[in-house]
Amino acid sequence: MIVNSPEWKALEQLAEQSRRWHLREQLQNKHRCDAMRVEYDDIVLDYSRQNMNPETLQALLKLADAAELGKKIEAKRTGKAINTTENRAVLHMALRADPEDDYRVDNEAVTPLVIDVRRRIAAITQAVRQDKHLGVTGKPLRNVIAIGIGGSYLGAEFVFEAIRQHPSCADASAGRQLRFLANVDPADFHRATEGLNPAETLVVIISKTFTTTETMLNARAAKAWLSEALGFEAVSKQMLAVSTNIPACEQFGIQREHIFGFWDWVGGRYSVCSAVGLLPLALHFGWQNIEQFLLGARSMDQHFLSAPFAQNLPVLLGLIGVWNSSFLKRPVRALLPYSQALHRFAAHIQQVDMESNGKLVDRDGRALPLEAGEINFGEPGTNGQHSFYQLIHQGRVIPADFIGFCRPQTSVKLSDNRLDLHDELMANFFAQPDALALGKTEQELRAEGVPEALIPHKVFPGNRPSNVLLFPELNPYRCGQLLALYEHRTAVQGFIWNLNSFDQWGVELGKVLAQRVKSVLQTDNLEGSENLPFSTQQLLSKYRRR
Ligand SMILES: O=P(O)(O)OC[C@H]1O[C@H](O)[C@H](O)[C@@H](O)[C@@H]1O
Repeated sequence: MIVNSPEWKALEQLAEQSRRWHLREQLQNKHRCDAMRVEYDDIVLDYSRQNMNPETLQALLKLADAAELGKKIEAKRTGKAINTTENRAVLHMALRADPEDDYRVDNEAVTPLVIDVRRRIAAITQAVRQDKHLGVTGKPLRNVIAIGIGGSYLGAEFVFEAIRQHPSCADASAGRQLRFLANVDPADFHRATEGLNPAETLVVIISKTFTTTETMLNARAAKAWLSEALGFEAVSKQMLAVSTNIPACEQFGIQREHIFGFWDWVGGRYSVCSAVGLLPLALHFGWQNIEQFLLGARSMDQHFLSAPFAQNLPVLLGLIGVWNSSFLKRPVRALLPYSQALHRFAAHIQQVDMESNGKLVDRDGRALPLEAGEINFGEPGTNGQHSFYQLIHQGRVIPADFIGFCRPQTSVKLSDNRLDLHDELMANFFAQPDALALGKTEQELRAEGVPEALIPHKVFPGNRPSNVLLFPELNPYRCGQLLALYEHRTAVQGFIWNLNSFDQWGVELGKVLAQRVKSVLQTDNLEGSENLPFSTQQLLSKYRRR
């Protein structure tokens, strides 16, 4: 086990030593800071505010070797069944392949399959957007409701929000609406359909399995919504599906030519570059924007596969994550994009990372001797500064990722202000990592004349770690890079911890128990509830008396 390796032990010692360092001193060392900043394709990662130094990185690179990181990445790239509990390859990189990229599963070339689905998406996108594919009443289809949950929803919503204000996307989507429907809460259905004319609306049902309860219930509700307004014909004309389960889509009433497939080697949370994300996003933003998004994701894949580990952004982020969580025992990570467009980024990364690495056992089924996985949360800055940053400044130590952009998507300039709103935003982006790292001492407070009684309350200990990721701008291409960067980061951590990041058995039990509760709720007198825990019985009878 990796925790017994000399490389792991060496890092434990370094972690002990690192408690004696303070970022206030470390940040004065220009050589150290230079060594802890890397750049790829105009994206800067500055990790000089981590509680580590270049020597720590060398030790982490040795750990990566001991964990056979290179071999595991290669096994992933070459389509080996690294998702061992489901005997599946993990090839979401193939979803953004160029035609010449040779990805294979069981020796079958999969790139042509990917390109074929892309071609079909581009074709229907064009037909809908040029008013050639019309609704059943002959009206142009301006709106899309994308129904799906978890991996069949979060990625697409994150990308939608991230790029919709970018000029090329805003122009391309003028007069159109894309809404998402995920939760089985009736309120979500009403929010998704509110104000939309069924005659102008396409419904896209997205589900890898096409069995997920929430999605199927919402799909049935949407089918009724369309057919009650427009007749049953609307289903075949205005409902599309994305799934690996083609027969189930057909059985639901979706025409074969309106079904867009993907494959079992694409995990749900890694599926935004398949038809799962591409179909709704292309219908809304046009194919060209979506092509840029794929190019961005591919560029990060190429970097991940080819850059030396010491300059490899996803590898560095993954190693830093392992350092913080396993060695410094800081299991939480804050994702702090200084971009309102990324307000759904943390929600997506929560699933990518926590569903992947929240595991109990290693790849061979042996109990993990450590708590793997990180707890991710976050909000855009500066909003977060006015809510929970207090805790990360003076309460718990929470490593943070600050993500910022040199150029804004849109600009607002005030006539009497030399800085525009984006500059104001970015001033905070540059200030916060330093505030966390440097802190404020008693002496400084005293020199400022702060009353003695208030000094303990106003001290900032500093030495709080963060990464700074600076991108040139947030356009579809950069959004693809950001997505792939975090996807690969998660894989790197899972590879180091030697667990299977690509299954998710932990979500099953709740689903089974919900079925049991459902069968109780279907009876008149909560029959069968005696088999449930006492407290659940009491709650159910309160609910029944509503
Ligand atoms: O795409 P679907 O088959 O509908 O699955 C939707 C989601 O549901 C599950 O419960 C899993 O935890 C997710 O990984 C998955 O993305």
